[in-house]
Amino acid sequence: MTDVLTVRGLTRHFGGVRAVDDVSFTVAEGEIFGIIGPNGAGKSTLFSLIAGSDRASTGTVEAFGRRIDGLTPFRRSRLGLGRTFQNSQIFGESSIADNLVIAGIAHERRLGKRTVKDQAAIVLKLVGLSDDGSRQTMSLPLFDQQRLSIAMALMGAPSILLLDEPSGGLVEQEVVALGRLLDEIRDTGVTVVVIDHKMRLMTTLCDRILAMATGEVLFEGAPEEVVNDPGVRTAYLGTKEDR
Ligand SMILES: Nc1ncnc2c1ncn2[C@@H]1O[C@H](COP(=O)(O)OP(=O)(O)OP(=O)(O)O)[C@@H](O)[C@H]1O
Repeated sequence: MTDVLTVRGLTRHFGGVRAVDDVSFTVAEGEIFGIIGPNGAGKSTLFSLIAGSDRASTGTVEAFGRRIDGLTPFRRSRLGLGRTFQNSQIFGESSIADNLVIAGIAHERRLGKRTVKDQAAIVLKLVGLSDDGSRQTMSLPLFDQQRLSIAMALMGAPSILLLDEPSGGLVEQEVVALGRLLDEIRDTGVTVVVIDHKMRLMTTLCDRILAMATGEVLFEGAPEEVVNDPGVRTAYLGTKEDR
């Protein structure tokens, strides 16, 4: 399998805090790759370094067969890196469809012959919001907000999708539905890299999981290996709203 994302020796210091400390891993095309770790482990910082909204102190990021760590977030997204945020970036006073168009316009050239409207219809169907385009986003229930955030990230037809805690605040049935959605997204050919705390979701969904604590990699492997690793268990399991 082809590797689509390679992180080597990635390090980010904030003063004396080593938020990300010499992290290396590789993600293969078509994988769902999970990242877990307790609060403050460095997961969101790692995503920011990959997506380009923050710069590493040292280390490299390669995607699509080239170094991308010197590029702006916009250039990275144009190459095919999509991202959702922990706090969604939805524009409150417009409709779901308007939000998708805004998200799509910047990426028109990744859509080939498809128009932004075509792409919006495709992603709305995929996330299960086909009948909801005209709804205002102001008071959307949380699961709809999460699905809209994912839909917005998909407007750029990404090859790699980075998801930061998509299950945040969801109830159990919604978490199950989210898992199915992420599987479907992968089935469309998108490589998924997901940060989340919900262990049942992560162990059923992910092909491989990277566990972090205090900026460092504790363990990387298949879900059953990760949850049985003594270091991971001590640092993380059972310490959060994680079942
Ligand atoms: N801009 C910043 N300035 C200073 N310190 C920061 C900054 N961003 C993150 N940190 C610190 O870096 C460490 C890692 O934070 P990060 O948000 O990446 O962790 P996380 O694993 O995503 O946590 P959570 O699960 O709570 O989102 C923490 O100690 C945090 O306080």
